[in-house]
Amino acid sequence: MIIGVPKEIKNNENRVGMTPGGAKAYIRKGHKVLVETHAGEGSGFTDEEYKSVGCEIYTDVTKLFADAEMIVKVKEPLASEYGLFKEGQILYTYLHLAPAPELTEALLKAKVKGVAFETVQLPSGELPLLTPMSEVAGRMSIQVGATLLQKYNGGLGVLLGGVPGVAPAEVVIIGGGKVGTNAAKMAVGMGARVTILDMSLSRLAYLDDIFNGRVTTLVSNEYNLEDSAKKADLLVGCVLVPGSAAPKVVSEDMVKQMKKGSVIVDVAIDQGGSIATIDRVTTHDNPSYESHGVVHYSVANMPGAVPRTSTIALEGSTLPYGLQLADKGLEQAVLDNPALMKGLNVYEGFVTYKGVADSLELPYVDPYTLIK
Ligand SMILES: NC(=O)C1=CN([C@@H]2O[C@H](COP(=O)(O)OP(=O)(O)OC[C@H]3O[C@@H](n4cnc5c(N)ncnc54)[C@H](O)[C@@H]3O)[C@@H](O)[C@H]2O)C=CC1
Ligand SMILES: CC(=O)C(=O)O
Repeated sequence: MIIGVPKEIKNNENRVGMTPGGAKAYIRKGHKVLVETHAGEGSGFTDEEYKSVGCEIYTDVTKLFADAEMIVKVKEPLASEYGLFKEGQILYTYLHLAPAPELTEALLKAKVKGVAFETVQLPSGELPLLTPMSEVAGRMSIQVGATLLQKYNGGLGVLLGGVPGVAPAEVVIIGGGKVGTNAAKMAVGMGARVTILDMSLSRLAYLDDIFNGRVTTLVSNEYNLEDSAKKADLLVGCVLVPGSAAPKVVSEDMVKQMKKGSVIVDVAIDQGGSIATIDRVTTHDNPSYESHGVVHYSVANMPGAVPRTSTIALEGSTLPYGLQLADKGLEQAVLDNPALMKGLNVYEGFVTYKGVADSLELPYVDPYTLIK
């Protein structure tokens, strides 16, 4: 198969969909890899390194899309890329379609076969291609939050860990999954007081066990959410209903009751955001804004800020599934691997993921009726 790797164009997105090591794995299996010039530079991989393992370097991204049968990316296509796809092309990347009607429409119109990293799902419920970036974003959420709490960034002017004689900051994490657990690890490590809210009692029990009394766990209900938001110096939003638009767990009224200068980091922004007052996606260039006296941060590609770590971590998970797509072709690969079938969000003009169809009020088509 001919595989194309374009340079990412989202604001400050320095990850790349394939490293030279990954390219070597595809090429060893007889595939051809086309890489846009400078695509890997932000992650520390030069054109020379790609060439040395047998990749072809393209200067013209339009030609790269035209020549490739499968595109391997990191972030969802932006408007300037919509016109580059061709019918039947496999697109293997993060898509986050539930809050993105225009992108969904563009992919349906182009009749691409879109496999979204974030909905590939194992029978256990685990999301193996989301996990590595959730680990990065969870850890980053605390360092970002700690920075925004500094006075000159609009924050309260408190140090997460406090100092002897002064109480530490209160960190509230809503959603105790992969992001939440990694956020808690960092916050506990920095000496903050940490509360985690989740709907799942078994998840709270697990967190209670692994943190061994270092965090408070609370059931996520309206009373606990309101009470926790009032106390929070830093609030991290990281709930997920796979593939669907994020539920708004913190209302505008709750935000109004938060301390002036407290900070919200809404990691769930890539699924539309989990806090009612998050009304925009921000970028690494200009990552925060103020609303009701509270600093809001809503960058949808947080791991893009640490691209070397993130690219290598991401490829560790995406490569085995990418090789299945390339070796067998999309149809056989998804029939053989139900986890990969769960990743199929759009297929030749149809929405094939229920959460996306429901969120966008579009018709859903069971992919097994299209691919047999
Ligand atoms: N902004 C960014 O750069 C990045 C964003 N993300 C996003 O972070 C979000 C969280 O991802 P993960 O932690 O991997 O998901 P996860 O599936 O591991 O955890 C989500 C947790 O939310 C809980 N939950 C669901 N609804 C809830 C509610 N109403 N109240 C309380 N808890 C609720 C679930 O029980 C689960 O424990 C996703 O939207 C993901 O795409 C991930 C990486 C980077
Ligand atoms: C998960 C995601 O969207 C990201 O890593 O950018």
